[in-house]
Amino acid sequence: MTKNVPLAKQPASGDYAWLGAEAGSVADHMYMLNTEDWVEAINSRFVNELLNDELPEEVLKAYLIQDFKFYDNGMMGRLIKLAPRQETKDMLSKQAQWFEDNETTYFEHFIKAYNISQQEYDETEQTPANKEYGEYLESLADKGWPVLVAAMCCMEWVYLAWAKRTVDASVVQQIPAHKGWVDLHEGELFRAWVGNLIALVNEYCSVNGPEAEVFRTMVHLERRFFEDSYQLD
Ligand SMILES: Cc1ncc(C[n+]2csc(CCO)c2C)c(N)n1
Repeated sequence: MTKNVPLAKQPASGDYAWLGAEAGSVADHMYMLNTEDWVEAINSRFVNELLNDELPEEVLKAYLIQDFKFYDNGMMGRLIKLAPRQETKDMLSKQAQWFEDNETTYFEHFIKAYNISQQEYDETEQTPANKEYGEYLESLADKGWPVLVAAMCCMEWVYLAWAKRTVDASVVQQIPAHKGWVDLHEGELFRAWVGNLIALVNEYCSVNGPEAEVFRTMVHLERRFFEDSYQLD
């Protein structure tokens, strides 16, 4: 029987102290900048239906196409290039390899399993939010390390936050594509990854710098990306 995964609560300062975003830290401040869009994103219809195994297959397929197109956004490469310390470059490279081995494999597997042809993939236009999001990330390319760190942290933290809902509720999805998408964004390794990004935000970002606006904008784009899953013909 499908259980209803509870909605995430309104964000509060200190929620992610356990991952390094202590109340009053730069990362915590970023987290609290745009709580309306944050909640709407992680409690979106798409996430609810995925976590409750009630997502129409057509919506899942459309999302998989959209997100695979989004996923190759060049952010990891830019971060690795700009990282100020070798140990940070190594951490990022290791994570990039993990994504290649796990997330890329997920997309390839399920795109095949749901009979999405190369032609359908190629001919599907990006949704407005996806296009805008990709262009926005492109526009950040030359804005420097702190901005890129804030952007990556936001993008991954939002994903951890929606996936955490089901882990907190001890609900395991029965549909492999749903469980697989959760498993890619929750668990020891993904938490450590987001924790590393939070630490970098605390070290390099400023609440008064352009990074804060980037974080705020990205949360909004994440919300719209999910919403666009339902505006496909
Ligand atoms: C809309 C959207 N936002 C965030 C993620 C999470 N995410 C973004 S890039 C990446 C891997 C590194 O390139 C991961 C896990 C997603 N999949 N789709």
